[in-house]
Amino acid sequence: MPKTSLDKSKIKILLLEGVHQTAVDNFKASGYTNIEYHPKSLSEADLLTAIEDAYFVGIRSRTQLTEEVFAAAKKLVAVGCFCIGTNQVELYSALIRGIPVFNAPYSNTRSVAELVLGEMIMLMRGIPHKSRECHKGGWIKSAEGSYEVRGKTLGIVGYGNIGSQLSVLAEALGLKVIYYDVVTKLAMGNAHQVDTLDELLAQSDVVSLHVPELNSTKWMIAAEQLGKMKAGAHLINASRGSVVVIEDLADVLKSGHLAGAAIDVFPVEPRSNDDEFVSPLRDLDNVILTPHIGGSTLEAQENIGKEVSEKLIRYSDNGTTTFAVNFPEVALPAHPGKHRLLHIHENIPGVLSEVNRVLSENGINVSSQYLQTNEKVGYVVVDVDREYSQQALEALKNVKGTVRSRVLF
Ligand SMILES: NC(=O)C1=CN([C@@H]2O[C@H](COP(=O)(O)OP(=O)(O)OC[C@H]3O[C@@H](n4cnc5c(N)ncnc54)[C@H](O)[C@@H]3O)[C@@H](O)[C@H]2O)C=CC1
Ligand SMILES: O=C(O)C(=O)COP(=O)(O)O
Repeated sequence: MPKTSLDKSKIKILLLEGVHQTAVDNFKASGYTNIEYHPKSLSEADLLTAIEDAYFVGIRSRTQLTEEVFAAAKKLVAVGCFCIGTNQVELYSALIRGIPVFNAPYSNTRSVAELVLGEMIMLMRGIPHKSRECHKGGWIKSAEGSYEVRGKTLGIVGYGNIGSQLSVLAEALGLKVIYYDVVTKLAMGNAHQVDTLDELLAQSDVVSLHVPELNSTKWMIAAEQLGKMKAGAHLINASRGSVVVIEDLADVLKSGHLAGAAIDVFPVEPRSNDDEFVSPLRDLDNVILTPHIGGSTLEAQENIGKEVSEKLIRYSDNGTTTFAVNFPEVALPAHPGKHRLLHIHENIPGVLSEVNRVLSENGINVSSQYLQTNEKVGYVVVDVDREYSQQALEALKNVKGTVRSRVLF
């Protein structure tokens, strides 16, 4: 089992929001036994306290890692988002402190696509309303307003990992698929990319949103866009709550312009299952409301637990940053018999030559060296003979522009 310069039992790992047990098992199997596990997200004040002495933190979509939180997290080495979205993390604050952020870009994509597919059928048959009536003792046996999905047009906004999977599943049911994306994307099957969002809104019987939260996607579906959708169409949002102006959606549902909606994500979501869910959509019976569970299947959570914990363990044990979302990516081989120095520095001219000058002046023989930079930060990894590593580490700490450095055995 690889060792770190710090005793692994002292490396506190803070896991929040009930990340799957596979993550805990993985950490323990790799020797990381100091795990603080919370089944829910923490309040801001509790988070600031809990993260103070944590080396790794694992979160899902709820926990906000802000500049203030990073400023308090003096020992933090890396962040694991046990989900796809990383909008809840101030990535720049992490980067300038030399903290890579990892996520799980694929593991829950199928779960979201399946949910959307099911909701599409339920909406087109008017099931939310009919089901609610049955529960109340009513009986609406009628074909009025009920349609097959076959032959209808599904418009997908954001044709990434989820959008493109949904496209394939929907075509198998006989839907015609069009999509809008800011990037030219290879069409799956017979799907067709349209040039503008307006074009997509005007043609679709169901619009499904699969964009990340970005400045450019914030409130991208408001009254104007909803007004451009076909009369009687449906909207599905399992992306982020900030993509749709929820009050405007409530208005077009009440006016009858849209026939229905399925919404999984909200501008404001309860912090835990014990808090009340408040939304202008709550009393509309043509709306399927779900509590941000698009990616919440046991299969997805188990895989995410494995995937993200593996990325954190690899970074901790070996220094590899492949697939970090904010950080220079370096894929590193094992370093048997050597000590590995990790040096994270500001990307300013002269740091690398200074690193090499310092090593050479101290008579330290470098057996391998790896480097990657992004606009703000450089990450250099140096393997040296074990008897020199402490001396080399001390020398590197004094290089101008150093953000942090550590040694792996
Ligand atoms: N409800 C839930 O539980 C879950 C929600 N999500 C959300 O779904 C989002 C999408 O996930 P993936 O498909 O895996 O992401 P992805 O990154 O693979 O795809 C996103 C696509 O959106 C496109 N895009 C970006 N800005 C756009 C714009 N302004 N207009 C049109 N297209 C734009 C991108 O080019 C990309 O093709 C995630 O970022 C996350 O926020 C993800 C998993 C579970
Ligand atoms: O993967 C994502 O981006 C999600 O939205 C899922 O978030 P969750 O882990 O269910 O809080």
